[in-house]
Amino acid sequence: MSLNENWYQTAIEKYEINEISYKELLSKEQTRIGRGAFGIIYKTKCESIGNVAIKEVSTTLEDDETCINNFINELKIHSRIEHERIIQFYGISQNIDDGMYYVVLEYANQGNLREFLIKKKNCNFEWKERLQLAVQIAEGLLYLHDYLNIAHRDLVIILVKS
Ligand SMILES: Nc1ncnc2c1ncn2[C@@H]1O[C@H](COP(=O)(O)OP(=O)(O)OP(=O)(O)O)[C@@H](O)[C@H]1O
Repeated sequence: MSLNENWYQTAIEKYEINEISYKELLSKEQTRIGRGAFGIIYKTKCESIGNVAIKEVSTTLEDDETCINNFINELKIHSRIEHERIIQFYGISQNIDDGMYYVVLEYANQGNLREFLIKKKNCNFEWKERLQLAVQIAEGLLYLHDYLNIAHRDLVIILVKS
């Protein structure tokens, strides 16, 4: 099977990327939270996980083999990562009814760093908290660099408050 024929099946069968049944992603509860390079990002609920973020994967991906290879490679790398400072990758999913594909990720309940800093502008943003954030970001990067030998060239900081 060539990658172009069906990247989704290739990712699952050849590269052992986890598949999450779309039935698990309760579509009624989907709310839009952002826009990424490949499409819209929603918050939804997954029956077996709880709150998750799902990223649409544009179907134009099908037309470009380099793009598909890069994308699958990113999925493979992400599926090896398990660290409290890095958003967890859970798998990929397909809505057969409308032909949409999704990447399923841990939901970051505090949004991205830019929005967080804008909110904080008018409130107290203690140096202690700033330092904590910086250290946590560095911990995530250290894990990628030192343990997995990955240089992250497109860092997006999103925040999870537990
Ligand atoms: N897991 C998540 N939890 C909560 N919000 C998220 C999550 N992922 C993305 N977002 C929101 O969507 C915005 C865009 O996401 P992001 O930059 O990751 O998309 P992208 O361009 O597809 O990223 P990349 O191609 O680098 O993986 C973020 O700034 C954030 O507000």
